[in-house]
Amino acid sequence: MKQTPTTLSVPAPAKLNLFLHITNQRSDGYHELQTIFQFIDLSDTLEFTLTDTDEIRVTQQNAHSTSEIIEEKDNLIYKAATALLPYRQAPQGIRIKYEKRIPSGAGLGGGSSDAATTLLVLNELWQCQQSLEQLRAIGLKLGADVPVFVNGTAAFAEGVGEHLTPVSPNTPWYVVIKPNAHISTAEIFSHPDLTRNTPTLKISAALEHGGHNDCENVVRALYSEVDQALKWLAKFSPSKLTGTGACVFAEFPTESEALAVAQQYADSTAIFVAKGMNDNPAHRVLQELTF
Ligand SMILES: C[C@@](CO)(OP(=O)(O)O)[C@H](O)COP(=O)(O)OP(=O)(O)OC[C@H]1O[C@@H](n2ccc(N)nc2=O)[C@H](O)[C@@H]1O
Ligand SMILES: Nc1ncnc2c1ncn2[C@@H]1O[C@H](COP(=O)(O)OP(=O)(O)O)[C@@H](O)[C@H]1O
Repeated sequence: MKQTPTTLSVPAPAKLNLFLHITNQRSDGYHELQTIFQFIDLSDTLEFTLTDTDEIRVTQQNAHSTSEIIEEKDNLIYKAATALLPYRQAPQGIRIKYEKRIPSGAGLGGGSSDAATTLLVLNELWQCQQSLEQLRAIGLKLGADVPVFVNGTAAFAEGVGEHLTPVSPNTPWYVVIKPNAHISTAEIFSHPDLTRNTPTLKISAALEHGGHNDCENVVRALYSEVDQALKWLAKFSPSKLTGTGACVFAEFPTESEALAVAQQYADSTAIFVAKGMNDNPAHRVLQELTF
């Protein structure tokens, strides 16, 4: 049996919304959705080290490589660690260094995944003894996408993303384009032209036929870069938006077909190939350790 190392390195994968329907707007303004979340093998890496001080310290290892610098206390990693403090049984602080590879604010859920990995790891390191259900509830307060990463399996999600039914969609290769646009979720959800009453789907229909992304029309109209990326990708395979964007994706049966398409894109820094995954690799890493 393996022992827990002093420093623990754990991945935080990105997600795609394979479709996203908006079925209702609640009286508090929030929108009820139906979506399928699947993970992809593009991940941030979080490195956890217990310390003898009482502090939570969060630092980015590759700050130079991302356009957005996140203040420590605004970071979802810091917020997730703070949310677990009331349950901490171990008298130790934590230093978390993270390496970002998932573009931020891109509909790939990177911040949410970082938060979920933090909850899962600190629950063990700090002996918080919270069940997955309790961690999902803590995560939901940090963002609607956090519970699916905590749960750890691809899921059909309803409500604002908290009602999760595990599913196993196909795991193709994806080509993902990151158009040069930073889209605020709030801007899209408050837009008057947004489709807000798509009929609800049964889970079997969602798995068999999929669906479209109800945010796509509004995002395309506001951001020509997204519109152009969707059109370019659609020449090869049907293209879709993930979340509220800005990333768009299309599926391919093999890695070589996906790579052949990606190589034709003019800006090689704004396109990547990733494999669909139905399990969050953070869970696998934690299961291999003894706490
Ligand atoms: C739409 C999704 C699908 O995965 O995508 P992305 O953020 O990944 O693009 C998520 O549910 C996003 O959830 P979350 O990340 O929690 O949204 P936030 O940024 O906190 O939301 C910003 C604002 O958008 C509105 N909002 C958000 C989610 C929702 N289901 N209905 C809403 O009306 C609310 O006004 C909220 O204050
Ligand atoms: N660790 C983090 N990684 C990415 N974004 C973060 C993080 N902590 C806070 N944020 C904030 O959350 C916002 C949404 O990030 P993210 O979850 O990556 O995108 P999206 O919600 O579009 O999928 C970012 O614009 C950023 O300001």
